[in-house]
Amino acid sequence: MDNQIKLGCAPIAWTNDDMPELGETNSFEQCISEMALAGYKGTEIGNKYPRDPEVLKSYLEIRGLEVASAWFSAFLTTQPLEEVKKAFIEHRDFLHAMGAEVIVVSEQGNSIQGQKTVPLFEQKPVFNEKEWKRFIDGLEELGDLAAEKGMSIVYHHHMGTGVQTTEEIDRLMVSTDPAKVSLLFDTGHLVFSGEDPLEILERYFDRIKHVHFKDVRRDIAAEVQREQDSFLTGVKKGAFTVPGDGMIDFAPIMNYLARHQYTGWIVVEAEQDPDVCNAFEYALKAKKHIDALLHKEEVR
Ligand SMILES: O=C1C[C@@H](O)[C@H](O)[C@@H](O)C1=O
Ligand SMILES: [Co+2]
Repeated sequence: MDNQIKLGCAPIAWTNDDMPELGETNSFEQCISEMALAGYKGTEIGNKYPRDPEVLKSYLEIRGLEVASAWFSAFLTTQPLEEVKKAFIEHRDFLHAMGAEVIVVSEQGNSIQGQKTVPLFEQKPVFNEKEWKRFIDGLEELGDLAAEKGMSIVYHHHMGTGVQTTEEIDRLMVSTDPAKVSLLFDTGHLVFSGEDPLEILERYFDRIKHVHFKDVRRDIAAEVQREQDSFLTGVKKGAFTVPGDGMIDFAPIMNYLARHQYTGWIVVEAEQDPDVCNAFEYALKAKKHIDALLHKEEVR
């Protein structure tokens, strides 16, 4: 089968920038060495990574790793556009120097994803009409800036933000120019939110240019909702895990991606407490699970 899937891994399972106490003692070199040892070819970027492109390349190249992308927090609904653009250009230029082709963007205006005591399922932001307009217009401008370097922005729908549900993703997709705004498909966030990942994949496959694979532990996700926990409390309790270790059936998802010749990165991104779930062991478990699914596609 002629697909061009590249498998990467995110550093968030070793060291969690949203909750630095998780994996505080895991070093940058341990993280990238273990990713490479588990067989991944790419990484996203964490706070412990050197920010000088030449220095970062010197660590990654000898381990056979490329930079797949990195997250950008946009505040289009709450900050002046010029400020957002300035921060975005710096981020874009860094990723461009690292050879990445896509830029992960998530709107964080009024987001509750980083607020440790705000209940995730009760208080997510809902954009009003004015916010939707600011958000969409601003996002397309970021898309134009990315295009200046031959890059694309991939929008990250996310729990606890204004673009979380199927309805919100639909609105984002119909309101934006496909040439300017692409989509990031994150299995874990869709399932945690109660959405159907296959439905989103099938509907927006043509716009999906980056994929995050994480799984969800059904009982813990239900507990987070019942106990009115925050997003970060949910992460700490173990709501997310790697593909093959939770409730999501990745076979039809992988089948769809492979059959439709998805070209781009699939990044395993499963934030959980590394003191409870060793990051290397789980990265390896995910790699084996994905390889087995890919192999099944190849022999069909
Ligand atoms: O892509 C992501 C980046 C993280 O910082 C975030 O909180 C995580 O859940 C995610 O999907
Ligand atoms: Co993600």
